[in-house]
Amino acid sequence: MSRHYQVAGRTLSAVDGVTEHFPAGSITTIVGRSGCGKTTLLRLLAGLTEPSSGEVRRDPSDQVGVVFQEARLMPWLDVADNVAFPLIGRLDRGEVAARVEEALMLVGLAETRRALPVQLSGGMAQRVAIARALAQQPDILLLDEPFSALDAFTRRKLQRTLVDIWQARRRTVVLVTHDVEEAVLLGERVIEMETGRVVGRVAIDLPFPREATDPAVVDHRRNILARLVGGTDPLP
Ligand SMILES: Nc1ncnc2c1ncn2[C@@H]1O[C@H](COP(=O)(O)OP(=O)(O)OP(=O)(O)O)[C@@H](O)[C@H]1O
Repeated sequence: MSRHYQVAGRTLSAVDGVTEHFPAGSITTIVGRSGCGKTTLLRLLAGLTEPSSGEVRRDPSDQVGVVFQEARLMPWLDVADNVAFPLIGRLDRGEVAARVEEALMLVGLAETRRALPVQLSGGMAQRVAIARALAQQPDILLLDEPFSALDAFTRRKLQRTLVDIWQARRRTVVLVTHDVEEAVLLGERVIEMETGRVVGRVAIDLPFPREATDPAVVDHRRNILARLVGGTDPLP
């Protein structure tokens, strides 16, 4: 599958001949430097961008939930109503309320259900965005740098929350990140991308939850970094 763009009269391949299978119930991370095509690939998987060639194949009955880098909440709706919003009209009221409560519990925001987005910290807002996706009970959860705007403490906490939820539910999860450590902490498999192509795949055969200080995690991180940037500098 490929996605090309015409930029200033020339063709740019944001995603270039990617052929990837994401097994049902697996958690995969996609890592690469800024501009390598991660977001475009995730948008293709989500059906938000049309491929220039090739196709995305999945069970048509599968529900897809997407979490973006910014929470994208509706400022006039409180936390619970933001989470409920995509469900209104699709499910009866009782079911909507039950799903909202469950999703808010999972992200630890049950007590905050009546707050407005303006009253939330960045981490809380992002948890609302995750709850909104979870409440749709997606078969496939796609996350585009969902924690990158957060401080290190909140990021670690939400990474743990995501792993907990994945372990409890075993839905298909694909998470895009430029943070190699995050990719290793969260992925059963890490896909390495460079200029629109998949350049590597690494199985991370370590139990969850993983610790950043675990020597095996550090090793994987170092090896992936070495391949992607030819050194140990953090990716831009
Ligand atoms: N709508 C578009 N029109 C033109 N070019 C685009 C468009 N979307 C993406 N691109 C280009 O495709 C390439 C890949 O972009 P993409 O956003 O997928 O990368 P990324 O790896 O997600 O980067 P980042 O981590 O900075 O978000 C970039 O060169 C970008 O400029």
